[in-house]
Amino acid sequence: MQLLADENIPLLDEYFAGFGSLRRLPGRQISRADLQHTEVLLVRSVTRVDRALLEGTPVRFVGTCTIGTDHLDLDWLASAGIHVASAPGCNARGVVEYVLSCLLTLGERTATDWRRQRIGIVGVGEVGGRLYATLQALGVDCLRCDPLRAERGESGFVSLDQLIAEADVLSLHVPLTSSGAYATRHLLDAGRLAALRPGAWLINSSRGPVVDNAALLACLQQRPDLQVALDVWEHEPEVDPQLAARCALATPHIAGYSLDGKLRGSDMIYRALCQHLQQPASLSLQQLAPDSGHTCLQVAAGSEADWLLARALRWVYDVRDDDARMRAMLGQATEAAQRRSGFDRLRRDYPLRRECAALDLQGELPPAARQLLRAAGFSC
Ligand SMILES: NC(=O)C1=CN([C@@H]2O[C@H](COP(=O)(O)OP(=O)(O)OC[C@H]3O[C@@H](n4cnc5c(N)ncnc54)[C@H](O)[C@@H]3O)[C@@H](O)[C@H]2O)C=CC1
Ligand SMILES: O=C(O)C(=O)[C@H](O)COP(=O)(O)O
Repeated sequence: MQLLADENIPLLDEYFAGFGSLRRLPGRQISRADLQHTEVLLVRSVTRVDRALLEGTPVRFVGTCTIGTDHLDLDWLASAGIHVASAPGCNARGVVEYVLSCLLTLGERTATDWRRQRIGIVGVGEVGGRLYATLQALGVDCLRCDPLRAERGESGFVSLDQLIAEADVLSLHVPLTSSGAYATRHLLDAGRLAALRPGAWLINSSRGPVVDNAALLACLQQRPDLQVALDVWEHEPEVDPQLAARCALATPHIAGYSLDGKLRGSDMIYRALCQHLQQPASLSLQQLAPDSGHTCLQVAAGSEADWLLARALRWVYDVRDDDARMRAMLGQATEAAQRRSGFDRLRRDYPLRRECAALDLQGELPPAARQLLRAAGFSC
């Protein structure tokens, strides 16, 4: 059997070489010509998988080691009888930690206690649901908008317009969809951006086109009071440098890039392929995952709970580092092609990042601090 994989999938050899002959390519370069003898295609989010790529090829299994599936033409794949597997929730915790780091940073920069902000979560699935649970445990006031869940009879949701009118912070966690009653392409258009509260914070770590980027730039030119954190961009890997310059935080689609999240993605697709081929799954993440990066934070006696929470969150992940790398890249790139390759390079060479659960907190933890850290997701 022949397999072709995006070279950025971690543990490729460990998980997939046993199935047959495994080739790897940069995800954006995978073309129909590469697939003439390939039965299994393994991708991440940057390969558009549709009729134009697969028709006439022997591909019968497509696995994406990501949460998002907007790069797959699911209708066509189903009509062609091609089996599709994705990795729901694999890196959701990484995205939650990215959002917490944004909140911490924007709070510091605006001299605002982020835990007293009312946070509006748009899209309450794997990511939004975990974010809500974490914020609730931390005592933060939240509003939730998810009309699809509301339609299924679940309670506790508000409309997007109510959320925009009442929330101090908007955090977007919807899939990118272009049709249907709740399509999310340009969900935040010029009208909704204009309705944001004075001084509102907007965090987009879903997909770039969920926010109309041209309208956002025009809005920010009028309203410097808004604090915007963008991890995703409407025309990736292209980034509008003018928009990035006006964002409080600008990162290259790395919100979910924890090592743990990426490895879970590979593991989930390995299991899906085993199931598809009706083979037992003999490998496990525990067996294959490198233990590197397990870090340890020494807690000084008498540390105050809020201070310790901020320190621990920063220790695990500091969005300012990714923002600084992105701005340095944009500062050096004079042409669009350089920005595109710079964006992909930052993602390919991403530093090792572990999730909160992998951090050991050692030392004397006062009970209030322990409670707060556990609420945030630390195992202590
Ligand atoms: N920046 C990054 O690194 C990452 C980005 N993502 C993005 O985040 C998205 C969300 O991820 P999950 O929470 O795992 O997906 P999910 O499918 O578990 O949840 C999405 C939720 O959004 C809701 N929804 C759909 N349309 C909506 C609308 N118009 N208004 C409000 N809610 C709506 C759905 O009902 C669902 O509950 C992914 O589709 C992906 O595009 C995911 C992982 C990493
Ligand atoms: O899981 C998702 O959905 C994501 O957005 C991934 O973090 C994207 O990672 P790449 O596919 O771009 O490596």
